[in-house]
Order: sequence, then structure tokens, then C-alpha cells
Amino acid sequence: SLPPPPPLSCPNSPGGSSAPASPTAHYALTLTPTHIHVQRLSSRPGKESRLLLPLAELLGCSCPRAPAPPLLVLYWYPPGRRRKGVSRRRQVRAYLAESRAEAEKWCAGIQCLLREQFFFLIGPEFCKSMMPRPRRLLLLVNPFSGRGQAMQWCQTHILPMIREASISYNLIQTERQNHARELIREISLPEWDGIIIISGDGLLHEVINGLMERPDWEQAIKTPVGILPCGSGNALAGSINHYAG
Ligand SMILES: Nc1ncnc2c1ncn2[C@@H]1O[C@H](COP(=O)(O)OP(=O)(O)OP(=O)(O)O)[C@@H](O)[C@H]1O
Repeated sequence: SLPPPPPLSCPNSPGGSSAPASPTAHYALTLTPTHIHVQRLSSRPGKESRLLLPLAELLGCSCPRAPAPPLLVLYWYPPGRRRKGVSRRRQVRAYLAESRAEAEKWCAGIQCLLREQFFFLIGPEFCKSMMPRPRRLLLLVNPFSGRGQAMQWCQTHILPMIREASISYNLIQTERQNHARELIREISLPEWDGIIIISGDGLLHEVINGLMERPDWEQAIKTPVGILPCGSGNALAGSINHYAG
């Protein structure tokens, strides 16, 4: 874990639906490769409480810029139960650090963990140059897919999550049939960590064809491709989801 940090306090929980924490409580955070341990400190023995946050449920974290107080804000999506399958609901919790530098250090440590860069946990000093570059996604949106709501869902659901995950992105709206196919044939793929299709099966089909038509298709087809279903049928996305459990 990190060298013992000064305790953080948890003044409030902006947004989301997490239970508000006591404004005066102090917390100690410990990072491990799989979890964040949050321990509420108390001068009275037996009154300490622990929260174990699996990294698999953590979307990201941020430090709001000045003049906001030096907060470490965590965004996570614990699974909840519903009649069929699992649903996740956004939770937000903010911890007040002693200084902005302290909050930024925590934020950097958690972001390294989320990208499986464990070296951060070994050294005592944090250096910004050690931070891995943010992940980059190419988002392809067909504004006419399904009932024509793909862009609206993007703005209300998808982009806020991508920003909270500190992922940088380029969003392209397809303008015609075969636009995505031609684009994918030409782009420099090493610039992207993945391609996300926000549309129906048709656009995914175009992207796969575009990848296979490249001279470097053997490498190109290994590019991670995801689909956020916004089409009318979404049969392929439904099948993937079904088989992924
Ligand atoms: N701006 C656009 N105008 C017209 N057609 C487009 C545009 N952008 C993409 N397309 C084409 O629309 C076709 C259908 O889109 P897509 O499959 O994504 O949606 P859908 O038909 O609503 O969904 P599903 O295939 O799941 O039923 C694609 O093959 C794509 O070539």
C-alpha cells in the first residue's frame, strides 16, 4: 500500500445516491491491486468502520479544480439486484484531503491502479511523468439508428461516464452509408485503445469490414471493438451480452 497518508475527511457526497458521510469524520484510505479500503477513524475504540471498494466496480476518480476544496471524488457502480440479471447504479463519494497535492496524489494512485500500473504503489514519491497516458476511444455514432436517439443517449448517459473514467475520446457522427467503413480503413489505429459503436448491428458490420479491408488487417482486427446498442434490433449486442453472462 501507499506510505501512511494523512487522514482524509468525507464532508459530503456530491451527486449520485451514496449515503452522506459525517462532515466531521476522518478516513484512512489504503490502495491494493484489487481494492480500496476506506476506514473511518474514530477516537472511541470499536467505533471504526470499514468500506471495501472493489476496483472492478470503480469507474474513476477526480480532483475538482480550485476554487473547489481539495476533494478526492470516487465514482463507482456497485451491482444491485433486479428480477432478471444485474443492474448497476452510480455512487459518488467525496473525501476532503489536507491539500490539493494530497488529493491529486490519491487520484493519480487510483488511476494508475485502474490501468493496472502497480509501480506507483511501490515508490514513496509520486511524479506526474509516471502517469500512464489517458486511454483514447474512437466513438462512432449513427444519429439515425433505431429511433434516432443515439446522440441523445450519448449526451445523457455515455459521455458523462467516459469523462468520469478519465478517458479521452473523439466522437464522429456517421453521415452516410459506408462512412464508418471508409474511415476505419484509413485511420491510424495505434492512436486508439478501442473503437466504440453507438448504433445498431449495421454499423458494427461496417467497422469489422473496414478493419478486414486494411493491408494490416491481421493486426487491425485485434483492435478492441465495443458496441453500445442504440439500433432497432440490436440482435448482435443482445447475443454478446447473453453469452457474456
Ligand atoms: N448518417 C447516416 N445516414 C444514413 N445511413 C447511415 C448513416 N450512418 C450510418 N448509416 C447506415 O445505416 C445502416 C443501419 O444502421 P444501424 O444498423 O447501425 O442501425 P439500425 O438499423 O437502427 O439497427 P439494427 O441493425 O440493430 O436494427 C448502417 O448500415 C449504416 O451504413
